[in-house]
Amino acid sequence: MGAVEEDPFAIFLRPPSNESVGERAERLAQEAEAKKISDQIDEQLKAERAALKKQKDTVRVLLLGQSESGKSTTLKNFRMHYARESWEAERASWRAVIQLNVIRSIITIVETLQAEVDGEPYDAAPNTPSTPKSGIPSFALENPAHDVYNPNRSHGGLPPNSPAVLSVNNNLARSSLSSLLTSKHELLKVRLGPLRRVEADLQRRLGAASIEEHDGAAAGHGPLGVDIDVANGKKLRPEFSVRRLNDALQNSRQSHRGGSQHGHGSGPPTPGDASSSGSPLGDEPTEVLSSCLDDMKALWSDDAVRVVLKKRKVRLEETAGFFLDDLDRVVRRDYEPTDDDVVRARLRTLAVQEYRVRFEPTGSILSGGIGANAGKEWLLYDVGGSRTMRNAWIPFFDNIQAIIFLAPVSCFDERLSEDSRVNRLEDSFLLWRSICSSKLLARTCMILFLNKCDLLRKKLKAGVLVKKYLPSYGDRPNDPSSVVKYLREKFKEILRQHSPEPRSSYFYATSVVDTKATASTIKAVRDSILKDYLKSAELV
Ligand SMILES: Nc1nc2c(ncn2[C@@H]2O[C@H](COP(=O)(O)OP(=O)(O)OP(=O)(O)O)[C@@H](O)[C@H]2O)c(=O)[nH]1
Ligand SMILES: [Mg+2]
Repeated sequence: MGAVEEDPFAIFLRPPSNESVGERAERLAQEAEAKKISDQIDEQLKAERAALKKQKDTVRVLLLGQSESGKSTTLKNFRMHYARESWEAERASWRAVIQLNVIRSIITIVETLQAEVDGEPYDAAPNTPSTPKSGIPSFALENPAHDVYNPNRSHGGLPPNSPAVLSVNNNLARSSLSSLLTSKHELLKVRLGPLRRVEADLQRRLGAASIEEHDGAAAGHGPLGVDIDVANGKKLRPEFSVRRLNDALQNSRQSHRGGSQHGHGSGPPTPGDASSSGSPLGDEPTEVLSSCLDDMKALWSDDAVRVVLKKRKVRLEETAGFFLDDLDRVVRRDYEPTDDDVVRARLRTLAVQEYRVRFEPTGSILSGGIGANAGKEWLLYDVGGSRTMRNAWIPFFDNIQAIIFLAPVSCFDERLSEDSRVNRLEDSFLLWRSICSSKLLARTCMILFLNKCDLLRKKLKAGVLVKKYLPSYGDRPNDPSSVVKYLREKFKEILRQHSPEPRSSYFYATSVVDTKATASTIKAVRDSILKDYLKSAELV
């Protein structure tokens, strides 16, 4: 090659030959500005590309199911292993929730004793559905498989709240055990009185999440909220906010820091703060609970109390946030919640909460050639499961890889807290059917957790008969594995019948408070979701 030829565009780029010093300075300034803008645009494009890639690489998973089904508990299991840092940072804040859980259990006992003394009638079978009080529609099930007790259908025999049955119950109630309750119990009640004030204080700090919904709150709400037509794919305006559980926990810390009204003067149980491990001075709830420890233990271990609770079918051990067997430990001034305590603590979810977890590569699963980061980062969405909150779910149905649906299997004889006319199992079936039939979710992988198997085991061992509440169960054995198998088939059948197109699905029997067993389930779930995710990413 000969001499380098001149760039044909050089003529346009070359400064004019008669350029003055001032003009040159101005030109150079303009060129520098143009370069700056061009660099900024490049940076912006690069960031947008990276964000888009990250978004594509992120797996989105939605946790669904009725209230108290175990969604947040499942999420806690994920976070405990795969978002350890934020989990640790939050741990100490759960003490306030556990304190509130303890107080609630004690108040339940006191109120049950009072009802006995007052001779209040009680529902001899409190977990059977009762007769509707108003004209709210019941949910007629097309599928004969869903034959859980529906008060609007004839099941033969007397409805549980029929006058005849109530009269028998009232007679039972009149044969009151109140004679067992002595001045000792009256004294315990008085001495435990300050817990009411602490309950109000903790509720104020933790906000609405700490208050369970009352019966009737869901009047006019169907299985998927009101005024929605998920099956037809109509979308709702997203009238919700993504909020973190941390808001509630943070509130607790902040108001605590602002100084207790009752002025014990110590700092709050802030994560990482020395006071979180229990300052010698403590705070008001801690102080009051500590001073009530002996009385709470005396109440919980009292034989007459146990007899009354049993008669009134108050099974505290099976209720959310049960810590009465751990009083010595959780009421200590230097108490720090363990992983298991946090998992068992009950704080209901409001709105929709978003959590990020990160999986490190596991063997071949993540080396699918899609991209080094594909599938490592997951966004988990936890929602409030009450019928009053299900409207807020719909905007999250877009772009979801998998749904983990929690269906508690122990609840065949229970009713929704927000609407006591609705049997919990029936609600789960209806909700599952709505989710399965949603066109927005047609391609979403469905994972069903048949949850609370531990409680099912206890309930069946106590002699509760499934067929009494689920007539189609017939004469199958009344044991946990037969019941789980039967319910799994029912859920599978609904999925098959109502999914708009064939889809991946996985079914697990779980007790998500068992963190060890759940760790293996989560690994299996993770691998299944990732396999599906990578398959669909390859197809795109
Ligand atoms: N024994 C037992 N308790 C469980 C199980 N799963 C959840 N729980 C308890 O049930 C209570 C409710 O669980 P959550 O995870 O808060 O329920 P949720 O579905 O998030 O409820 P909402 O936030 O109201 O929608 C908690 O106290 C849990 O510890 C289980 O498998 N066995
Ligand atoms: Mg929750």
